[in-house]
Amino acid sequence: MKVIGIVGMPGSGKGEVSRIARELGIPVVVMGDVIRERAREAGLPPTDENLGAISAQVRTDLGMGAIARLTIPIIESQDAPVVLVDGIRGDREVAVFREHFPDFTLIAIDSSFETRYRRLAKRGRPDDTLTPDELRARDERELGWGLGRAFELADYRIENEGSLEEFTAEVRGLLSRLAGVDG
Ligand SMILES: Nc1ncnc2c1ncn2[C@@H]1O[C@H](COP(=O)(O)OP(=O)(O)OP(=O)(O)O)[C@@H](O)[C@H]1O
Repeated sequence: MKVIGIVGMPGSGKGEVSRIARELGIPVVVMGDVIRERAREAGLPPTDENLGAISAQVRTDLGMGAIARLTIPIIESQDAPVVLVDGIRGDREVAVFREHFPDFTLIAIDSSFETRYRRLAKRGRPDDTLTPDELRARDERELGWGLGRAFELADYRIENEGSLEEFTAEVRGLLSRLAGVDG
């Protein structure tokens, strides 16, 4: 099984990459869903604060690669030749995936703070951060998990500063090449 991982700062465009993958027929496993599911089981609303606290707890209890390990069976259950995994937050998680899946490719999505802030302010998901300070705090939290180091481990880097059409075309081209499907 070929596994493609996506890494990027909050609001960099990972969700758009997932959308494009689905359009190409590549199943997508979202690591954050493991955490959202835990919040649901605990009866907690999926706010940024709650999801952050649960993620931190899982990592403290089970180690920095824990969420990746919890995601592996979900990836394997996809029964597809290529699967995309969204939500890598740290270098330990990259190591877990690379150890488990010999054919693992990591793509980094790069967007500036200003661009991400502007886009997130428009998105309106319940856990979206609304002030620059809140986004900065979220950035810091994720960098603390090794997001910056994970970024450095990427095999490909795509910049997302232009239009959604430009980004879509570039991502579509790379994913179809990696997956061996018609873009
Ligand atoms: N090039 C672009 N032009 C305009 N809007 C964009 C572009 N790329 C992404 N967006 C929009 O910006 C918002 C953030 O993107 P997206 O949800 O893909 O980020 P993310 O990396 O998945 O964020 P998170 O880490 O919070 O899950 C979305 O509303 C998305 O549609």
